Amino acid sequence: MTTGDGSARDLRLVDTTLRDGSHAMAHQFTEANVRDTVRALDTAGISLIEVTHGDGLGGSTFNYGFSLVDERVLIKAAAEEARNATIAVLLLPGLGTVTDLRAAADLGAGAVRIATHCTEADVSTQHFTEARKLGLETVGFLMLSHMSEPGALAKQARIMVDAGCQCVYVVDSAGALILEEAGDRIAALVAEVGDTAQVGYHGHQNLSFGVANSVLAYRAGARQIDGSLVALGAGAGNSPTEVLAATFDRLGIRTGVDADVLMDACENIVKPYITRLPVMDRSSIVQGYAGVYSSFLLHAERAAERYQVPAHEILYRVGANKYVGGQEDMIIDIALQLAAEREGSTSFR
Ligand SMILES: C[C@H](O)CC(=O)C(=O)O
Ligand SMILES: [Mn+2]
Repeated sequence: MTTGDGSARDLRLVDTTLRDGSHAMAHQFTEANVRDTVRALDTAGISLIEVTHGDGLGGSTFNYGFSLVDERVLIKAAAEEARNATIAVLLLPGLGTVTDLRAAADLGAGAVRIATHCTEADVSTQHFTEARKLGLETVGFLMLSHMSEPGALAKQARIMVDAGCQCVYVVDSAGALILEEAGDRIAALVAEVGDTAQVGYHGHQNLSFGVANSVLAYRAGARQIDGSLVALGAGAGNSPTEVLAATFDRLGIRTGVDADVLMDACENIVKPYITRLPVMDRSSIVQGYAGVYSSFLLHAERAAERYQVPAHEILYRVGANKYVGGQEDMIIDIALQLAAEREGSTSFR
């Protein structure tokens, strides 16, 4: 692998501050936030920068949360700022459309990451076909990967690759995978599709394994790994890009990324604009423990506040019911159930 300047690279670090971080920011990124962050990531040597609503193209809705600034404005701004990096967008089939994808490409996006639940890769095939026709780099996201065993996950990766996907990711949406659980899934995907496609890893810090899992993912054959500056992302956040860069550097694994420039960006650009620093608190730890989609965190906190029930109890039930992305409305349902149960139990006292 070589970087934009021709130097060799063992691993590509991909940054999703401006997409997964949108969840933590309740989708309130400004155009200036995006321009400043992209400039810094580009200077640091990050070659793929994801910019979209947290739930991908078309995500700005009542169900998922409205964006402050239209993502098309943000994508265009990002493309204008990037000198060497490619701008990627996220697309969840059924939410984002092929029309959205064409518009993103026209605005300067050069890559698309198409995300499905880990058992539903077949809903992505049309989108991969269209993306390749548009000349976009293609990446597949198998979300909530902890819900599938390695062999079954590898078969889903095969569906994406056969449809035109160039790199398939094990996406630990719940931050639930612990060490070998991540490494074994990567190894299974590499065995299945490694001759024609790359394999990637996207971690969340709910149980604090994002960085350790990323190292194991690299050792198992992953060649694209995601991070976010200051871990800005859903739940307890993503693997911090600056820590990944420093760690891989210490291990002698070449990323072509300057960890000092990233750390500078964390202190001087991202920390000043973020509204909350992702943290491993009771709710996000429960997300990792119970296998809950990380982007449910803010939805659960809001429902907890509104119906006066604990957010972590809502999240335990979401995990027990195995709800997946798109079922955000069930969080309200659970909060109402919990509130009714509490009401019932007090009337007995
Ligand atoms: C739409 C999700 O936020 C995609 C993702 O980053 C994940 O599943 O994790
Ligand atoms: Mn994520």
